[in-house]
Amino acid sequence: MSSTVSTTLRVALCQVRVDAEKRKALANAQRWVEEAVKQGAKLVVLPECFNCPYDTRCFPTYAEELSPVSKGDPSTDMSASETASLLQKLARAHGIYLVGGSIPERSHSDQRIYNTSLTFGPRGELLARHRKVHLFDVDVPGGIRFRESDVLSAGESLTSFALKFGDSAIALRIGVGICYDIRFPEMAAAMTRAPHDADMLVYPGAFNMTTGPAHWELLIRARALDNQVFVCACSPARDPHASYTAYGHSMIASPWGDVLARTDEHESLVIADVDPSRIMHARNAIPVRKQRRPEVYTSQPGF
Ligand SMILES: NC(=O)CCC(=O)C(=O)O
Repeated sequence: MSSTVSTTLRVALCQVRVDAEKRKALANAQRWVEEAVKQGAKLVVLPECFNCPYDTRCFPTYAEELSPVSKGDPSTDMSASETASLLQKLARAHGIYLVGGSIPERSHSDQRIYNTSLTFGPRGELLARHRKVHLFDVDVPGGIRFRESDVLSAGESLTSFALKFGDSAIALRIGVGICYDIRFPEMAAAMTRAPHDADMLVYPGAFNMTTGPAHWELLIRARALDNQVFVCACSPARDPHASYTAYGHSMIASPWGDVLARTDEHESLVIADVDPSRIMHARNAIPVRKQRRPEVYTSQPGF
């Protein structure tokens, strides 16, 4: 009898609507994660601030404290945070890897607020906690003005985790960034080199109607192409009545820089079967990772 071992990973991005009432936002996220599971996804991603309007006035009131973080332990008690315990419950119940978008997190040690992404594994174990490293402080005349740093503090480290299913040939390392983090090529490059060695970068994000049409796809494909990795970027669905209008257009790009799956601005799932062999195919064909000349670039004044 021949057994079939899966050589691809089904990934789903849940482009959910964010209700201002947290209870409804969480119930909606749960519904979409469960739909992704029904469609066979093993890695499921939620968007930035999926439990809170993306608005600096809301972050302090929606912020949740996490239990002291104990990575890799399936029995870690997440009950201090309503959102974290839901994510843990969903990952465990469905045996999936769940990159739980991001949430405003209040640090129990210093009461600062962070924009934080939690990832849970199939046993409900906390695998990663990423605090957004680059805060979104911009002022585009006639477009968008936003200052996350009015209320948020920045994270200080890079984040990655290992994904492996016993019954498949898939073993991937996944790096996590949040939204504006995608604009920093050095961060993506660092996540795709040792010790992180990410094969896929996942960015829960919420671009807007000024920078979304101009830069969202370009950045996703650029980070994929220049690091020869998969890139998943998951936005909330567009809500024209929200104080910040998300662009939507969640998408998955391949190590060749093409778009494997995408959506428009509406609530929806973006699903792709990711084939990790495409990474080595791209890297063998165009070996820029071996050909880079850091000694030339770093000798330049101003580098
Ligand atoms: N939530 C964010 O970080 C927004 C980033 C963004 O829109 C951009 O243009 O960058």
